[in-house]
Amino acid sequence: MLVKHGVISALTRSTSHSPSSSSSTVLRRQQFLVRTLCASKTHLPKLIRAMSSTSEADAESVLRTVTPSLDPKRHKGQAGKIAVIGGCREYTGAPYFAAISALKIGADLSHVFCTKDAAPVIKSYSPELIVHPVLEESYTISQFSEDEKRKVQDKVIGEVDKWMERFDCLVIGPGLGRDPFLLECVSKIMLLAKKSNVPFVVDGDGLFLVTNSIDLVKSYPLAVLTPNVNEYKRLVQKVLNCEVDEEKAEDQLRSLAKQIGGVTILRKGKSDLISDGEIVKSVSIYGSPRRCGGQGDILSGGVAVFLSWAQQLKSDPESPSESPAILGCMAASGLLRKAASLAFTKHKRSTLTSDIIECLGKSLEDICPAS
Ligand SMILES: NC(=O)C1=CN([C@@H]2O[C@H](COP(=O)(O)OP(=O)(O)OC[C@H]3O[C@@H](n4cnc5c(N)ncnc54)[C@H](OP(=O)(O)O)[C@@H]3O)[C@@H](O)[C@H]2O)[C@@H](O)CC1
Ligand SMILES: Nc1ncnc2c1ncn2[C@@H]1O[C@H](COP(=O)(O)OP(=O)(O)OP(=O)(O)O)[C@@H](O)[C@H]1O
Ligand SMILES: [Mg+2]
Repeated sequence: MLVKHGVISALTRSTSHSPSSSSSTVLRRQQFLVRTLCASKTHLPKLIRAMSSTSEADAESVLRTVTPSLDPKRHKGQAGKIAVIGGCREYTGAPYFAAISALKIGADLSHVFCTKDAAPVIKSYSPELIVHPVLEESYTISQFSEDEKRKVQDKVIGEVDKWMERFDCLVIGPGLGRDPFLLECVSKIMLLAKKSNVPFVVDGDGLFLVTNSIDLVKSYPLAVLTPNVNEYKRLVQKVLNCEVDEEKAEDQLRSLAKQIGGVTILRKGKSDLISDGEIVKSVSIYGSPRRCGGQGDILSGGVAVFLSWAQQLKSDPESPSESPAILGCMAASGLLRKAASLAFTKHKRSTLTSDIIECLGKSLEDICPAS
């Protein structure tokens, strides 16, 4: 059984020919980009929906629609290859949480591109992750000339570039830190991703970078921003030149997404609000009163996986009208909140992010059984 009965043949067609070859991957991404652009600019029902008020997403139904079945004909990689760009001396937990969550939800391969200091630590958390110790912070090159620094930067970009075409989605920012040299390299990685039409989720310190250089994501329809309360405040101040207005939360989010050229924004909070500048959806089901750090990292890894899966659905004429980015956000938000609720039932005040990650599998299984 594949994703849903109506799309069996279309999905089989779309995945039967060497999906890992880079030319078919590029073609698929180009087709997807054109569809996404057309959908966001001209799709009438979407425009009509944009005029209506925010609606609660049916997150469970989205989860059932986008989650692929475990078809024995599928090969390693077809359920998603995700890469997290993050991890530095201070933060090793955040990239781990994002990358391992992607695997626990159902991606086949999860990579982490981090600094040399962070790599052995992240590897030691899990043998499941493919960890690339390639990023450099200023302190490691402080004695270098400008020319030598440029060479280091080219090497970093080259290391990521040779993998780029293989990824279905990047997560840029969990535990990245704010080192200027490192962030300059990451901005070039974003340009590479855009050139290859690879979708990316921007979170944590990636949002710090983007807020100060909004052109990095502006008008890229495959960009998803997942700000928390602070990150959202900084984005609103920078882009809309005003303060966050809770009375007009939905309209303000829509304006923000529109102003950034139709990127998708998932504003995290008591209810998660999602907009691409046209529609606004909320996800309020489930949830937990524990606010331990790392839950946003689970979410960013989840958005990457569900976005990749929703993108595969696009070849089917019966696929949902919402973009893969919106579907990915709704699915990831619903699943994280269900897993957090389940973990809280078991662990109460001692609930940690690792406990929530352990509940991802059962939460998805309850909604969408594997067999
Ligand atoms: N284990 C790890 O490795 C983890 C690493 N992480 C990584 O850390 C990096 C920075 O991300 P971040 O989330 O700490 O930065 P940001 O949002 O600026 O918050 C900074 C401070 O703002 C405050 N504050 C928070 N909420 C608030 C509220 N509702 N209303 C008002 N104030 C509020 C609160 O400080 P307080 O004011 O309480 O002292 C908070 O500490 C980033 O790379 C991320 O990925 C995390 O993913 C976690 C797990
Ligand atoms: N007040 C709240 N009530 C219920 N759920 C919430 C609340 N705030 C956040 N959440 C849930 O927790 C998820 C993570 O949001 P949060 O604001 O903690 O992200 P974050 O600060 O980026 O986390 P991280 O510590 O990983 O950086 C959200 O998607 C949302 O589902
Ligand atoms: Mg965060």
